[in-house]
Amino acid sequence: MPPHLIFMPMPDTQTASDVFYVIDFDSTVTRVEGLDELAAIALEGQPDAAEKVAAVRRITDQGMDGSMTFSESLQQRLALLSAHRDHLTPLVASLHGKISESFLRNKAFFAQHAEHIIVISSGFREFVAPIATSLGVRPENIYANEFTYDAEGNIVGVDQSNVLSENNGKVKLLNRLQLPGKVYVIGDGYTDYEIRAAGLADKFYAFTENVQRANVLEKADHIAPNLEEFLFVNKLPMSVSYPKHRIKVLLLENIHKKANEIFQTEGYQLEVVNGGLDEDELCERIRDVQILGIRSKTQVTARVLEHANRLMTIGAFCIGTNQIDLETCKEKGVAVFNAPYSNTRSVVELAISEMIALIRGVFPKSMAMHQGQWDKSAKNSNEIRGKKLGIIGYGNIGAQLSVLAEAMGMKVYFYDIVDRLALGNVQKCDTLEELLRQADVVTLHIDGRPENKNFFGAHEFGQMKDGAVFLNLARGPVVQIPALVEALKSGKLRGAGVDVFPEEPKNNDEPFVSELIGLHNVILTPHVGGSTEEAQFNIAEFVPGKIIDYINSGSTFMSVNFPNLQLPAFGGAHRLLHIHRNTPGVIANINRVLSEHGTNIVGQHLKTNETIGYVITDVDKAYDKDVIKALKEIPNTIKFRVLY
Ligand SMILES: NC(=O)c1ccc[n+]([C@@H]2O[C@H](COP(=O)([O-])OP(=O)(O)OC[C@H]3O[C@@H](n4cnc5c(N)ncnc54)[C@H](O)[C@@H]3O)[C@@H](O)[C@H]2O)c1
Ligand SMILES: O=C(O)[C@H](O)COP(=O)(O)O
Repeated sequence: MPPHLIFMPMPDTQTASDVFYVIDFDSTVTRVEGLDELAAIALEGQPDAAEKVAAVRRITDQGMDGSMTFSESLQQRLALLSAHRDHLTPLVASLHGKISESFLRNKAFFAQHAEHIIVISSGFREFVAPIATSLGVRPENIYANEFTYDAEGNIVGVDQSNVLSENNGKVKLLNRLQLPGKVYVIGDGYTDYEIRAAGLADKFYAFTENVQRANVLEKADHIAPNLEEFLFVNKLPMSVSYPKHRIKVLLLENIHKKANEIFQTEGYQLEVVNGGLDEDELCERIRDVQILGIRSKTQVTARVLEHANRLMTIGAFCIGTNQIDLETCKEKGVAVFNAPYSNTRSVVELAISEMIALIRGVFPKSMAMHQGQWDKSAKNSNEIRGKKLGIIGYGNIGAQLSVLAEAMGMKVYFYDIVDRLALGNVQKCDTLEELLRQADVVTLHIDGRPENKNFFGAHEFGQMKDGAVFLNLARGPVVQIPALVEALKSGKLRGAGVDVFPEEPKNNDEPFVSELIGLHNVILTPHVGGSTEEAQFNIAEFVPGKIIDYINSGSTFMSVNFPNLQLPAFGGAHRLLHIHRNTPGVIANINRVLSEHGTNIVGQHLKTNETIGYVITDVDKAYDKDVIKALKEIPNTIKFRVLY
């Protein structure tokens, strides 16, 4: 046995671990296979390069999935390569740019466990060593094949005396190494699994960051989508406090696929449900979810939240958040975000189009035409120019609507329960009645807070002008439908546009049922005020952005239920996020714990609302488990998390 094959562990001051980490190289340490890359470099410019590179890749795969013996695959590839010693320098340069991302992120692991990290590769030392040592692997812990060359420097073969050039080379090598401890193998190929199959490893981790081979996955003790997963399950140091791929996102109600892309790019696990879920279904599905994405339909009740054991944040991919029990979310430390502006314009455009259609009688005329009736007449057809528009709820939608309506020559009035700046020549009404008595068109843009349930009924319709038009694009439960039906049937109202309903179907397969069906000059739309391509795309970009900021930096900027804190990431520090009930003494306790553990605070920000406090603390010293435990045990703590 060559002397370098006897493994001699050096005294290790960093760790007392007796585990040896055997790491494959190609498609594990690097995103690519070294020989495939060499083929591309060596054959560049040759007429049959593309076919030969493809052939090399095919043979590589056959060698890796076990369908061709390793030595056969190696010989065939070398024959196709026509490579020269001079190709190795560009190869190494190229591989430096193709190191697996999770390996690059976790150089600390290599530094701390250098003693016990061994790279065993069927690839070639000429390119394996420069890359592996750049991560911190010791040269003496790298085992790989070596090329043989002719007098001109052409690569002509493999050093046959190296055990790794043989079939089952990795197994034979491990047998010789006699590693004095447990052996965990990380790799993407069948030859890596064979070490475990031969009884020479205690665990085999199939590494899938770059490739997935079904026959390897099925043999694995554990599947590691990246190095963090391996480090996490083995409680080893890593660059993040929690691997991102373990963060599970559940998206409901046909959220635009842009959101899927963003969450996937961030590395989260994604589950998508096209329609909504009822309470029982959601209770079941939410158990291990950290991020929930919904639109206006899904009711996130206290009962649902009881089942949400791991929930960190909810994204309402819409404006309204009345469907979410925000108080319970606060008590449970769940931050809620929405998209307060992304569909505003879409609602405004629909409202404008409906008021024109209703005042002009477009809808009944069109219905008649579809039944073959030609009714050319100006009766009950008016312009909106000069008409009075009454906007109830002068928030983002109401205010934007007022600007467009004024531009079209309407006289605009608004009523709101809070003071709002009147834009342009818009007139504020002090009472709802004042608005209702004079408006030709009344449009609702209030939110769906519980107090607004049944807000508009017979009394309010009675105060409206005869022959006025009514719009509800806000929330279904705020209008009493029987009263609206009565106002329409009696002729009190000329027409109505209704986009939202007290009872809405859960998905497109369920029927729509309402007393409004079939009424004259009533435009019914299936809650599509915000459903335009533009709005849905914008929402799908906006909400994940807020959620990812919260997960990555702790920022709660624009959260609808959390105190808003926004801080840039602080290099060189560790960030501790503490959510607690808003009672005196919590911050003092946090600082006492940190001081008792000799931890220096480099930045601290606290914000509270009436229920909870949120404090972000940056500390400059690596924290230990005891500090974390002590911080979690502080009375009135709701949630505690460490960022990095
Ligand atoms: N149809 C749709 O698809 C669709 C799309 C987007 C928004 N919406 C609904 O529209 C609502 C308004 O959106 P926004 O972005 O303008 O919200 P916003 O919060 O900016 O404005 C709501 C305004 O209504 C006022 N208000 C609340 N209750 C009131 C009451 N009883 N009387 C008078 N004023 C009252 C508030 O003070 C606020 O100024 C949303 O909450 C949502 O429910 C529907
Ligand atoms: O609150 C909203 O933004 C609207 O009601 C739109 O909701 P949706 O996304 O469920 O259509």
